[in-house]
Formats: sequence, C-alpha cells, structure tokens
Amino acid sequence: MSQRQVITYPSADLLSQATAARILLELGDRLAQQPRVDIALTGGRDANDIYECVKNSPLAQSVDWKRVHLWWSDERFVSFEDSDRNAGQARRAWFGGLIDQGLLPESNVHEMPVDPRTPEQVAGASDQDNEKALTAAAQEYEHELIHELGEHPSFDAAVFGVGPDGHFASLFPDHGEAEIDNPDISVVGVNHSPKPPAMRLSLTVPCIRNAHKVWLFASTPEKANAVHRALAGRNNPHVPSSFAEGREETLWLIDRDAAALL
Ligand SMILES: O=C(O)[C@H](O)[C@@H](O)[C@H](O)[C@H](O)COP(=O)(O)O
Repeated sequence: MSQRQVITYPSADLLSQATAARILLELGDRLAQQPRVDIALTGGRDANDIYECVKNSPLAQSVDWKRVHLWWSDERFVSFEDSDRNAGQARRAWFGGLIDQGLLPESNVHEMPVDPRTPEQVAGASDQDNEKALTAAAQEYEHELIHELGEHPSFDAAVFGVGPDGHFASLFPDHGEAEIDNPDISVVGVNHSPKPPAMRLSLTVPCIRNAHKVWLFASTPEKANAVHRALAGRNNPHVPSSFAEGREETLWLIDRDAAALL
C-alpha cells in the first residue's frame, strides 16, 4: 500500500500534457529495466485528452512500442463498431497510428471483449441474458490476463479517470460488492451502470491494487466534490475511487478546478 499523493496543475491542458509525459517516461524507464511493460488504460474525456497528448509528444519516439502491452481497466460492453468503445476511442486518439506505422504490434493490444450479439439480439435480451453475456466476457478477459501475466496479474501502471459521483474504472457508488472486494476475481461485468452505456466490464479493486503504480486524473469544477470526498477517507463504498491505490505509488493528478475543495 502506498501513500496517496496529490499533484495539482494550473489547467486541464497542463494536466493532460504532464500526465502524457509521465506515462511516456514511465514506459521508457521500465523498458530500460525489464523486457516488457503492461499498462492498463481507461476511457472518458480526460483520458482521451491525455492520449492525444501522448500521440503528439516527442517523447513517444523514445519508447520501444514492440515491448509495450496495452490493457483496459474498464470498457463499455457494446459492439466493436460502436463509437462508445473506450478502446476504439484510445485507438483513434493515440495508438492507431503506431499500429499503422508497424511500431506497435496489434497482438500487444489487449482490448476487453466486445458484445458479440447483434443489435436485434441485444434489443430482445432479458436482464438474465445480459448478465450471462457480461459474465462470459469478464471470464474471457480474466483468462487472457492470467495467460499473459500469471495467476495474480500485476500491471506496471494503471490510469483512471474519476466521475463526478466518485466512480473510477466502471466501479460505481453502492453498485455491487463483487467489484469492490472479491479477491478471487480480476474482472467483473457491470450491469445497469449509472453512466451510459448500461453494460460494462471492469477490473476489480483487488486487481487494481496489485498494480505497481495507480494514477487517477480529474479536471473541471464538476469533479471537485468527488475528489474531495475520495481523499477525505479510504475505502468508502459511496466513493469507489477512495479504494484506488497502487503497490508502489498512488497519484491524484488534478487541475486547479478539481482541487477547489481540498
Ligand atoms: O468508460 C468510462 O466512462 C470510464 O472509464 C470512466 O471511469 C471515466 O474514466 C470517468 O467517468 C471519467 O470520465 P470523464 O473524463 O469523461 O469525466
């Protein structure tokens, strides 16, 4: 368990630039010491701004992308073509170009599973059908994690946005015990998500806490209350991001507006 550290930036733009540089330097530093790096990504507006900055940073040229593996901490459970997919958005904002240039192998991109059902099947599905599809997808990703990273997967770094309600990944306030503290599973299906789309996949807290470095980012005044509540205590189920921590490092990277209530 690591101490939570807060770093405040004067603007959302500087937060994105600094976090992008932090990600790129971390990848480079780790690659100097180990054969590969595994990083878990997330979705959302702040994340996509950061990915754009990663793409445009000159530091990106210093990374040996063939040894970088991309994972997701959460995903919207929709079809591959759906523009809502976190992985699709990150691909467009950042790493699609690396693949096109032959720098990053497609096999290093470990997207969470898509919903394999047709729109007609989804429209006619019962809640039970959805639960079943989500469980199967969560198990599939769990197997991929174990296959690649061993029985207790540990990311080198995992990054997260924070919602105005205090959620991170797809772990929402008061929304299911399994996601928060079941030490036996790394990936869960989340049904009836308060943030659309309603079906999602997410890493669990025990899996997230097994990461070496956990970085959360938040910008704008609408996040100020969530940041304040998360940092006011630990392990508060009403504010899931209060559970976030990495083994070596836990950073809250926020802009001045999101820090307004600290
Ligand atoms: O799929 C998602 O929506 C996310 O993974 C979610 O956890 C996101 O990171 C936060 O909701 C912050 O999103 P914003 O930066 O858009 O506010």
